[in-house]
Amino acid sequence: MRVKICGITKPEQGDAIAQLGATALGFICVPQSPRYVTASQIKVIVKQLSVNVHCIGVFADSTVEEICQIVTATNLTGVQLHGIETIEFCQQLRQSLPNVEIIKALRVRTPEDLLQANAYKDCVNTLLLDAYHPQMLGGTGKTLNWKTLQEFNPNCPWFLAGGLTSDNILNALDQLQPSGIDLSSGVEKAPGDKDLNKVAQLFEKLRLLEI
Ligand SMILES: O=C(O)c1ccccc1NCC(=O)[C@H](O)[C@H](O)COP(=O)(O)O
Repeated sequence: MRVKICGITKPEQGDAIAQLGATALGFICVPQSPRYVTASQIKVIVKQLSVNVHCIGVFADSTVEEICQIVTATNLTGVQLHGIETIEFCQQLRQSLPNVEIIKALRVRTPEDLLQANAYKDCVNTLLLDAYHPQMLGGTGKTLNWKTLQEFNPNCPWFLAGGLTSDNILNALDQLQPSGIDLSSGVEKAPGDKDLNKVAQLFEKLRLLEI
């Protein structure tokens, strides 16, 4: 199973988290976020990685040009679209970045929001389900109602996000079978400052599942 730890801001933490077993690191390219990192900061973090890991830039309603500029400057392997990007936008981005993983985040407020998955699944590689918050785009620490996701089967890879921690991950994965999980505030001391003990505890729990 893929494990993405999002909101990396410090080179030593990025490398330590990759060594603990993360398969992807997420970099928040949204200036309003307390976890925001510039392209120069991402480059420094990526350069210090001693293990192979996917590097995903998280954007919210940026232009195709802005995203391409950052991807080219930093060698990101994927981009996560966390705003209200349309299907047409995803198609345009796919043409500009044919070899980069495109992840579309859906912020789920009601079960009907899950229907959007059908429309997006053909123009992106991967979907990500996150919690809805009226003021925050991501990193909210709010969990989804996992029961309402039990029938979710989009026919493409998908990440479960939203309020996951080492304490609730086994419960979540007992109910759902996502292709990957995504955590941010649940493994932090403060926004952008990851808690390596919490990350280690997460991987200990995941080892119990042997997936
Ligand atoms: O984390 C942020 O600050 C953020 C800001 C703006 C857009 C997206 C953002 N995060 C996206 C993520 O992929 C988070 O990992 C995801 O929302 C889960 O966060 P959490 O509930 O804290 O685990």
